[in-house]
Amino acid sequence: MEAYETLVTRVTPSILEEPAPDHEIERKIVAAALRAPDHKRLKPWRFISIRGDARAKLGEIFAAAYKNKAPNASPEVIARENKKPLRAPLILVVLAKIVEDANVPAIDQKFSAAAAAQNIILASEALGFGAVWKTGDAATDPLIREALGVKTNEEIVAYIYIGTVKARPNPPAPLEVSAFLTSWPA
Ligand SMILES: Cc1cc2nc3c(=O)[nH]c(=O)nc-3n(C[C@H](O)[C@H](O)[C@H](O)COP(=O)(O)O)c2cc1C
Repeated sequence: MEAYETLVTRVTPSILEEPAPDHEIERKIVAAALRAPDHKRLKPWRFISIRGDARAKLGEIFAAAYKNKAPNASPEVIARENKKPLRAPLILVVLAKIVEDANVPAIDQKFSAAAAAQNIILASEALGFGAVWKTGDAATDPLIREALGVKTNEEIVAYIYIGTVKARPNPPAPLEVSAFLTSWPA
């Protein structure tokens, strides 16, 4: 029942703060990712943990990448990019690691990595933390990919920002299941 409650009540937090999950809890969170649905057990994912001072280093890379794309960007905008990774004490980067397989198309492998990302979010919540899924340009920018060591057969599907929840928006109005669910044939 608790697991179901987590599923149906989760709302993405608006502010995360210290403390981060410790290393033991982080391993538990990633263990949940490793049980994502995985056709033919290809294990088409890997995860990069970024915490502590490494977040500032990532911020410098975000800022450099932004500057490279938009040389005329204002110092304020660049400073904002620089500080982005400091919005949570822990970031787990989720990568789809696409392997050649006649029966499992690349898109299915990417879906598996997305399921792993969602397992990270739900496991974080179940273990008392909050988590935010982010992508944006940081997921595809070549400079950022290179700095993180992302290989040509890999894609960043998520930066999951994880921490202690300081604030959460009010939950949205409940949705009516029947508005999204039909039976076939009608
Ligand atoms: C694939 C994906 C990428 C996302 N990228 C971003 C992002 O770059 N920045 C952001 O603010 N929210 C992003 N979001 C949205 C938030 O993670 C979150 O879902 C949103 O704030 C709505 O909150 P909810 O999860 O409570 O519905 C992304 C969500 C998904 C599924």
